[in-house]
Amino acid sequence: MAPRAGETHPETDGVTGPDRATHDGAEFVVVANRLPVDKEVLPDGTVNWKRSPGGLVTALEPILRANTGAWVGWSGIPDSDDNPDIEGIDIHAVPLSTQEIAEYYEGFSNATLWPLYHDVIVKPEYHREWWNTYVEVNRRFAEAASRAAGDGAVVWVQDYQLQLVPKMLRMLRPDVKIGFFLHIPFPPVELFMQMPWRTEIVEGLLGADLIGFHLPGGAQNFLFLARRLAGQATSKGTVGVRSRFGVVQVGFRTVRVGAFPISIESGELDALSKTRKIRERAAEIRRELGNPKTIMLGVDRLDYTKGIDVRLKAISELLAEKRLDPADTVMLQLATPSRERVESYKQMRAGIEQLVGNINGTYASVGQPVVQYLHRPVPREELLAFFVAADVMLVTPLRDGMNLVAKEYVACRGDLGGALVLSEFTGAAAELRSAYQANPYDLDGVKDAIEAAVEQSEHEGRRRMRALRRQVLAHDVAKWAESFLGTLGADSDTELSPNRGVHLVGEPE
Ligand SMILES: O=P(O)(O)OC[C@H]1O[C@H](O[C@H]2O[C@H](CO)[C@@H](O)[C@H](O)[C@H]2O)[C@H](O)[C@@H](O)[C@@H]1O
Ligand SMILES: Cc1cn([C@@H]2O[C@H](COP(=O)(O)OP(=O)(O)O)[C@@H](O)[C@H]2O)c(=O)[nH]c1=O
Repeated sequence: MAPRAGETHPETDGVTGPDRATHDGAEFVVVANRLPVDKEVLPDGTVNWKRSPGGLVTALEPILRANTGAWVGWSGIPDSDDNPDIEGIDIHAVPLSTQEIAEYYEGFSNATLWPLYHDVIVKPEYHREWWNTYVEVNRRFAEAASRAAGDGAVVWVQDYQLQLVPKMLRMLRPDVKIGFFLHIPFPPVELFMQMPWRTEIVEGLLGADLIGFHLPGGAQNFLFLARRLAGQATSKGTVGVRSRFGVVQVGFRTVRVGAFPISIESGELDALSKTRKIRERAAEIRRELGNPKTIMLGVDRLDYTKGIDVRLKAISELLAEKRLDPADTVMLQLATPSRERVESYKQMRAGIEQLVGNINGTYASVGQPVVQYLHRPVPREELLAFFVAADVMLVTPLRDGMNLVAKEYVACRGDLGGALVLSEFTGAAAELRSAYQANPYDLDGVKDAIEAAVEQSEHEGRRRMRALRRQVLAHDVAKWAESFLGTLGADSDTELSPNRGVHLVGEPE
């Protein structure tokens, strides 16, 4: 479906033309829905800035610190244009009104795109008003990015909330290099086709010079849609990991499409987790939990994609079948509050809290709950101690772009202890092959994986953890950024041999 002549483009119609003046901004700009810190106004009016939730900030903050540059994003509360002071990062807050938060963030981003891109685990809602606000807010982010970027800057746009920004920004600032990275899965073609504004989204992304996904499958899906919906010629070979990039020819521009699995600061976590402070705190956590034989751990934003219910159901059945003993098992679930005003999140929270209550009601003794559930964010240092303390880490999402928690657990197990149970439907599963992997829709399979992890021999545990650590320590977040930004910076015709002479489908051979 090629765009028709004379067609209007509401997603860029209000964007002003290219600005030809010279610009004094940053050489490197990250544009993300959230700033790295969230603003909190305490009851006495004092302002407090705390770390924003989620893996995107975990991954990007160290990159920006290492590169010095600007970060364009929202502060997490309505109508605030305060720019917090963060050493080494020039912050540009984009204020959002209460209505924009409801329609752009909670609505189109998290009740339309999020479920659509996560296998429609809940039904995506399509509302024209939400889309209009999404277009308007993307326009404001593009304008803010345009103001923050110096001449010829590299601008790195992040994630599903800002898919129209690359095209809008290109119209404003043809001089900048634009990268886009999607942190969540890019859906199968059949699901993406539900989206009423599918062509606008594909064209929005094609404003970038390089579009990155965690996995080759996402890149492949996007290439198909660029051909089908935007009518562009695309390469047809298989996309590799950090190699064999796909190509879309958009007029005279070449857009590259690739897979760049994100990671963590593995070396730093490895070192921190070995410090006396963390090891002592881990021992203390074990004591606080009553020194059980097995501590199982879950660490997630409270999101229906994370499969918290899956692991709780599996544990409940294992207890019922006496394959787990409540006297020597503790399951600790840390759940950061997330998107609490979105209806599907409210329902999921109620369901999970009921499951926790049912398990404890049936299997706990006085003063000794089987499941301990904390519904609050846990500071990073404390989290590392939990990783060191846990015998079995449960990561069971129904779908997840990557899941950094799985990699963090591995990075913190320099003692080669512990075991990782990992859903096949996380991005991390492609790299962490030595985990106890399971299909989260197959409850018996999940139970078997948990049981095997609990009962593994020391030798088997060390063998698996050694292999996992080799992968995580060799591919850290700096490598991720280097491979993405290196590809973005390289000239597509001369420096990247994988693209040379590529045959494009949709043009004569
Ligand atoms: O900003 P929120 O609405 O509070 O959500 C937090 C972040 O959640 C998502 O994180 C994703 O990025 C991780 C790093 O690439 C990845 O490991 C994980 O699988 C994703 O779910 C979201 O994509 C971010 O935009 C949010 O900031
Ligand atoms: C629950 C919890 C988490 N963190 C940190 O947040 C990120 C989560 O990243 P991941 O890719 O696993 O998933 P999402 O981005 O949320 O979808 C990870 O770095 C955790 O260590 C945290 O700091 N505190 C918490 O309570």
